[in-house]
Amino acid sequence: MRRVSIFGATGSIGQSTIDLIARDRDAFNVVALTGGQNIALLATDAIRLGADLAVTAQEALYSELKAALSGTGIEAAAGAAALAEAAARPADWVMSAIVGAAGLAPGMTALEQGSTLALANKESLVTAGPLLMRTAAVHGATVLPVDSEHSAVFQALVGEDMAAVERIVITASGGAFRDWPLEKLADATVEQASRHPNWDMGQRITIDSASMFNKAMEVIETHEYFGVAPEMIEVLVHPESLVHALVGFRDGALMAHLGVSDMRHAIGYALNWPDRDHLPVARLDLAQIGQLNFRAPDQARYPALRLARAVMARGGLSGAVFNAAKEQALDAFIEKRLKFIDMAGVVEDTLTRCEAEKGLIDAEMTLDNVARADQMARIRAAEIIAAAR
Ligand SMILES: NC(=O)C1=CN([C@@H]2O[C@H](COP(=O)(O)OP(=O)(O)OC[C@H]3O[C@@H](n4cnc5c(N)ncnc54)[C@H](OP(=O)(O)O)[C@@H]3O)[C@@H](O)[C@H]2O)C=CC1
Ligand SMILES: CC(=O)[C@@H](O)[C@H](O)COP(=O)(O)O
Ligand SMILES: [Mn+2]
Repeated sequence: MRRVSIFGATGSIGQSTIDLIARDRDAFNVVALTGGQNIALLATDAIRLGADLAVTAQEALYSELKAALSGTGIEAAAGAAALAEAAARPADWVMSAIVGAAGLAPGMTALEQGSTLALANKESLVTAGPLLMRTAAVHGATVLPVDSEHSAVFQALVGEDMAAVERIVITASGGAFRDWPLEKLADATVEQASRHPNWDMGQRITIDSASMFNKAMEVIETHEYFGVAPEMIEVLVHPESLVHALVGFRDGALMAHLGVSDMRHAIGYALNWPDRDHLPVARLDLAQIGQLNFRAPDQARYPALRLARAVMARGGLSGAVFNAAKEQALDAFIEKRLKFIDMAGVVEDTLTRCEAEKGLIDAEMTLDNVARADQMARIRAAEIIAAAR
């Protein structure tokens, strides 16, 4: 039986992962499930899957979780230390599906145990890509991409020589406001930004899709995971979200990965890797679809893409600053303290201000220094947001 743990089990990716595992329950020994606020779902799934341990990141919710698991024999725990302890428990396969920078530390701990890390948490690569990949290499651990575009690229590269790769194209739906007139974006609401045209995802990544910060992070993710130069990475707007990525080779061939917009594709690929197994996803009927559309991203509409290029050019800990500023800006938008169109400006100004913090960006990439850059960026971003009101 394979030992599996799921970090972020109560979220969109976590639930899709549980759906696949629950269908083949006898094949898996569930070591740990983790969540945040949603204690009822965490406890229900821990009981359903017979997990050894359930952890909530929220210390204040410990008693609620303990009560929900009372009499089941499942251990309950809470807080950051408990998350770290869960990540240190031996597991063969670990799903990293916490949202935000909080996903980095448990993923690093899992890699230190030599676990295979199925990585949905793109923030890990944006904030500390070289550190994460180095940790995997040092401990003989494997990182498997779960983000749909990166899973698609990974699959298109099977059996290929990276030296023959000329370019990597990741597609973008264009988000909720793809066809809105630019001047209307100033009035975009949280509710409107939280409706993705194709994917059913958590609220934060859905809004990031609307602002194109999701794709900006994915460009950095591509750079860090596949080790390709920034200029080899392209973004292509594809409103249908059926072609997930394409890899161009030096002979001009372009290998595309297609599939329905269902994350169980990418999760299942990582779960069955290096094999392929049946997956309960709908099959694509191209004759019925008839037509697929593509266009270049409008740089004026999506300033986040330019910021991602600046971050890759700058290197060091600028990815941690970029991500933390984006998280602060997103919080402020969700809490109606910031306009949708002002998020990119907050991130850009935070990058500029953090550049002036002596030694911050150029500090050695360690977990402590990444956390320091993250904290400083959050402070600066909060100041910028407050000043903008
Ligand atoms: N959803 C998707 O289709 C895709 C998602 N991703 C990436 O996967 C990750 C997860 O996304 P998604 O599933 O949509 O997110 P959700 O918001 O749906 O779920 C997030 C999960 O993380 C938990 N969580 C939230 N904050 C914290 C914290 N501070 N510490 C520990 N746990 C926390 C939540 O707990 P609770 O809900 O109980 O509070 C929940 O289990 C993100 O990095 C996202 O970018 C990548 C590609 C596609
Ligand atoms: C499913 C997935 O991988 C998301 O990251 C998706 O890419 C979001 O859609 P956008 O293309 O709109 O960012
Ligand atoms: Mn994606």
